[in-house]
Amino acid sequence: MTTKDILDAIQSPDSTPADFAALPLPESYRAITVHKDETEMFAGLETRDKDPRKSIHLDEVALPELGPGEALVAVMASSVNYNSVWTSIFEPLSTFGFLERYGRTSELAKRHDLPYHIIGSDLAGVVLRTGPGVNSWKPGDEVVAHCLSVELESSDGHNDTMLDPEQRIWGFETNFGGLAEIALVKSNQLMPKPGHLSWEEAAAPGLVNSTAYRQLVSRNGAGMKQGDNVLIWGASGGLGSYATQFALAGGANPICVVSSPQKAEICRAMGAEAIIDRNAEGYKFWKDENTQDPKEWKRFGKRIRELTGGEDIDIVFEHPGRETFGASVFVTRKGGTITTCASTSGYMHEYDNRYLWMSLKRIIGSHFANYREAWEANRLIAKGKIHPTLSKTYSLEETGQAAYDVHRNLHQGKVGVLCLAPEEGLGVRDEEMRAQHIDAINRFRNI
Ligand SMILES: C/C=C/C(=O)SCCNC(=O)CCNC(=O)[C@H](O)C(C)(C)COP(=O)(O)OP(=O)(O)OC[C@H]1O[C@@H](n2cnc3c(N)ncnc32)[C@H](O)[C@@H]1OP(=O)(O)O
Ligand SMILES: NC(=O)C1=CN([C@@H]2O[C@H](COP(=O)(O)OP(=O)(O)OC[C@H]3O[C@@H](n4cnc5c(N)ncnc54)[C@H](OP(=O)(O)O)[C@@H]3O)[C@@H](O)[C@H]2O)C=CC1
Repeated sequence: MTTKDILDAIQSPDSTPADFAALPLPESYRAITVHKDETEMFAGLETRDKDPRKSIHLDEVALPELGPGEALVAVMASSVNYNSVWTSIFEPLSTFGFLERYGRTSELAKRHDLPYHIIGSDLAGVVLRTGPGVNSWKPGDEVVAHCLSVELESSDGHNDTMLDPEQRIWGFETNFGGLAEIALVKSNQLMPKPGHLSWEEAAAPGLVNSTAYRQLVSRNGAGMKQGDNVLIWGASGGLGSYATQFALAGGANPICVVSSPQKAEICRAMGAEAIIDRNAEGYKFWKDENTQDPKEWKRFGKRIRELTGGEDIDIVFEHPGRETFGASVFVTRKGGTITTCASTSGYMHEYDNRYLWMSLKRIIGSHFANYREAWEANRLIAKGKIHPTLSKTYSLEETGQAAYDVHRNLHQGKVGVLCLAPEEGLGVRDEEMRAQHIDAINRFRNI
């Protein structure tokens, strides 16, 4: 039995759940990995010079044993997230430390502590097998998976599953991720694949869409409301392209920051009107490595006021971190919110605290999304209210290049990876709904 037989079953319109359940599983499959004995390979290099094409491998790996509450999924497509960039450059930490720590927690978790890490935190595919205790999903189900892995044995996470002390991001802090022909997930990660999308389109939103939903829309994040002025950094990037859509769909006013005319055009095409090209306008929030320039914060704030008719920002959607955080705190209005989920340019932030406390602003930390938020974010995709922002797809062999593009900010929106899918465009089950949204679905393609 090979993965080719699995693909044949997925592509045959006559396959039944019983056929999938009867398919023998292969002993091994192809997967994107980083290697434990290479964690020092970039020692001494600047972050931007660490090249994912050197650390990312395509290996034949053994099929993991299936445990209770879990599912093995045939992955048709996945996508590149920035967390896979972090894994591939071993920053800020090697992810093998996460796998070792997880492996110490239980006999079953030991499976994850391997000398290779199969990465990837998104997938669209077909359930092959479910473990004991799984009743809601069966072989043959077409699914996407969100990346929240929790044990839920502690009461800490019972209200908000992101607060579980054993909370992990699948394919980053666990093994057997989505950039592979087969993935292992907890069955609670599974959600129905939106029928109007192809495999690669369905695999693109998961991680970033759910994160943007919690960070911006959910009451656990900024709790955005109609009319809010929302400053969105990287508004055509992975997170930002969903934050922009949420702002527009929710009746807010996105102020989109991008770094090129093409990216400005994409934001315009999504429906945004207030756009700042940070490159063209030349903002330099830091005079040197240790000194910020409040005059530049003010110039930036003045530009925002020009675009809003004199209003300041209700919510900043933050993720660049060190480079922008001082400016983000400054331009927020009295009582406004800065919500942050990352620090791409450096995690030691500096801001003038007088502007925070005197103007009663709040900083909210946000990370991925709880089970319910991930489900709600996927539901909005399935209903055609929010659309994938896939720009380009790569083959599994080219994943290193795909991660390199994201690392060097050469991409737009989301970058997809075909795993078992032999070509783009397969897996659409609802052509009528697709036709209604085709322009929005293709908005980021080939730019
Ligand atoms: C969905 C996609 C998401 C993304 O893309 S996010 C971007 C990528 N992710 C990242 O960049 C994050 C990578 N992760 C990390 O950098 C680390 O993961 C953290 C810094 C988040 C945490 O590191 P840790 O190793 O868990 O923590 P410690 O700072 O090294 O220290 C843990 C020790 O500190 C003790 N401790 C914790 N809280 C307290 C406290 N309040 N008072 C005193 N001690 C405390 C603990 O017990 C433990 O101790 P003991 O070392 O002895 O085991
Ligand atoms: N905690 C969580 O749950 C999550 C965290 N993340 C983290 O968020 C970060 C962004 O992820 P994602 O959106 O997918 O990445 P992308 O690279 O797709 O998009 C980020 C965009 O931010 C802008 N940007 C990058 N650096 C700077 C800078 N120094 N100053 C201003 N703008 C900048 C760029 O847009 P432009 O050049 O057009 O301005 C870039 O396209 C990563 O660090 C990732 O690890 C992501 C998802 C979930």
